[in-house]
Amino acid sequence: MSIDSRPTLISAARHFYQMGWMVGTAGNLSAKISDNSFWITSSGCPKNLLTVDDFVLMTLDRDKGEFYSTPTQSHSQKRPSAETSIHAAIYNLFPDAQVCYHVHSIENNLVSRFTNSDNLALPPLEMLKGLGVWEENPHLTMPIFANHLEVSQIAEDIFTRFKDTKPQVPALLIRDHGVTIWADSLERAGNYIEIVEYIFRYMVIRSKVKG
Ligand SMILES: CSC[C@@H](O)[C@@H](O)C(=O)COP(=O)(O)O
Ligand SMILES: [Zn+2]
Repeated sequence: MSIDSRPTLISAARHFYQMGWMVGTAGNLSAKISDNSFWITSSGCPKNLLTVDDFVLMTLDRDKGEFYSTPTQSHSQKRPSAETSIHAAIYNLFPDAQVCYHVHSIENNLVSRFTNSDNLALPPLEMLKGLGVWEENPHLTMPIFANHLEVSQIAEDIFTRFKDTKPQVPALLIRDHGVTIWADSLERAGNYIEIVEYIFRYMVIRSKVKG
């Protein structure tokens, strides 16, 4: 991505904060700037007040699957998001992914408990077309991962599972924690977060209507 993506990430974070999806410093956003580098929000920042200095430039070693803060960066006093390993795993798994967003909402936490399995069945809503699914009455699932204290363990679980089996939608849930989506553009990433959150809201309301 040749343009500076940080202003768009700042607006996206403010919007997600206002939606109640990034309260209390929750969540993290990243965007690639080249094949092997990406901006990511620094750890512990209030997401409604981000500035361009609240990002850390990371380098990704695709061969080794490793990543590290770019040392020449003037923002190096900032720590990258504690969940950088998850973003790095996504970029290593999906070469087309340019952007990766992670948010915490009440609904995404609730639906992660709708099943004990590691796949959440999604309702066959028209909105799935917005995630690139063009099927009549689609029966899809979203992968769920356990929320380990060690974030590197979550990233490893994601890498191991998706290396062999690609998910049906560009999104995953971490149980009792949040959702992560990835996309090939900033605009699409914003749409994907809104769509998955719409689906989660639908599922929560439907569960109440059904009783
Ligand atoms: C409200 S604390 C949430 C964090 O533990 C984490 O899950 C999170 O999403 C934000 O971590 P961060 O290191 O600021 O990117
Ligand atoms: Zn999180």
